[in-house]
Amino acid sequence: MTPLIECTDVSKKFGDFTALSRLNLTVPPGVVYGYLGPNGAGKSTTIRMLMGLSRPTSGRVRVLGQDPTDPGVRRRIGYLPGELRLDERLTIGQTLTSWGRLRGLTDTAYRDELVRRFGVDPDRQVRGLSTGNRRKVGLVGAFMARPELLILDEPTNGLDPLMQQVFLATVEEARADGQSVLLSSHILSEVERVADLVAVLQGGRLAASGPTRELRREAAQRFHITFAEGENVPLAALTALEGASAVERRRPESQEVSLAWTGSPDALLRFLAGHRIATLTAPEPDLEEAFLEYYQQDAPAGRSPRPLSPTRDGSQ
Ligand SMILES: Nc1ncnc2c1ncn2[C@@H]1O[C@H](COP(=O)(O)OP(=O)(O)OP(=O)(O)O)[C@@H](O)[C@H]1O
Repeated sequence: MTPLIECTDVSKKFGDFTALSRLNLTVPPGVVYGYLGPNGAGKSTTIRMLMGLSRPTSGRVRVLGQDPTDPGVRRRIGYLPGELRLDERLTIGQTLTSWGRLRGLTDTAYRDELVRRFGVDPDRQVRGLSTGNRRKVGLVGAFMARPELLILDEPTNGLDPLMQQVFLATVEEARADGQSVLLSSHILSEVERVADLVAVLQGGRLAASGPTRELRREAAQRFHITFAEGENVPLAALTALEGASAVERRRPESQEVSLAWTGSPDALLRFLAGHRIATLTAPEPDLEEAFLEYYQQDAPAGRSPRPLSPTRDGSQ
């Protein structure tokens, strides 16, 4: 089956600065693909090339089997840019109608359903809309024509938690309908619920790619442990546990310890059971931290990308 997106050895330079370096990425039909990476990693640069808004310095980009600078290709994609520019003179309804016209949208039932779901008011003027509300208008526009491919740049930026859930449910619905979605994010937890496949960018290079569940397994989990008052803080013993790294007190002399843990937390929990614990929390893994660690561990001699596993989609 022809991939919906295929980047082959794609590099992008801005003057002397290399924003993307030899990127290989394949998005097969019918999947949700998470494009992850810290700020400045090169996600938007990639997405702009996928949308034909800029050209690679070298390498080849194919979207829906074609050169994405062909305007016919762009019309077939549901696109949410990182920075959405709207015509301030229009209402939300007029905005959606004009986008629908561009796409030749005739069946407006799904658009209306999305308007209801995302809670946007078609009569409201675009001028004065908050960032979150603008994002919601952009999302309705991207999904409304049920395109075979959606490309969404940081779609949940500015959305409240409830709307994030609505968004994720809409992505799942699109996949069930056979559509593919590429979405960028710097938040792992946001993507992991919906993405079948992920690619992680670091400084313009692919640090890892593969099925989401494998990426999750590889990422170190951080634990914050507060030992009960009077309890000895067993820093050395914690450090000695296989799976533990970066074991440190959160403040000098405090009872709070923070550590990174790789693999199943079984052994950690067994160890902690022998101590009096006041609190134990496990914040979402910080993507940048987890992957910097992973990256350094796996590529000590250089910066060659390595898939988490033989990648299902052939990208790496
Ligand atoms: N037109 C440009 N000219 C010069 N440098 C650029 C240009 N566009 C992007 N860059 C640089 O390329 C790098 C990647 O930027 P990009 O916007 O793709 O990152 P990103 O992963 O989308 O991050 P963010 O989440 O912060 O948007 C950054 O260092 C950025 O400053």
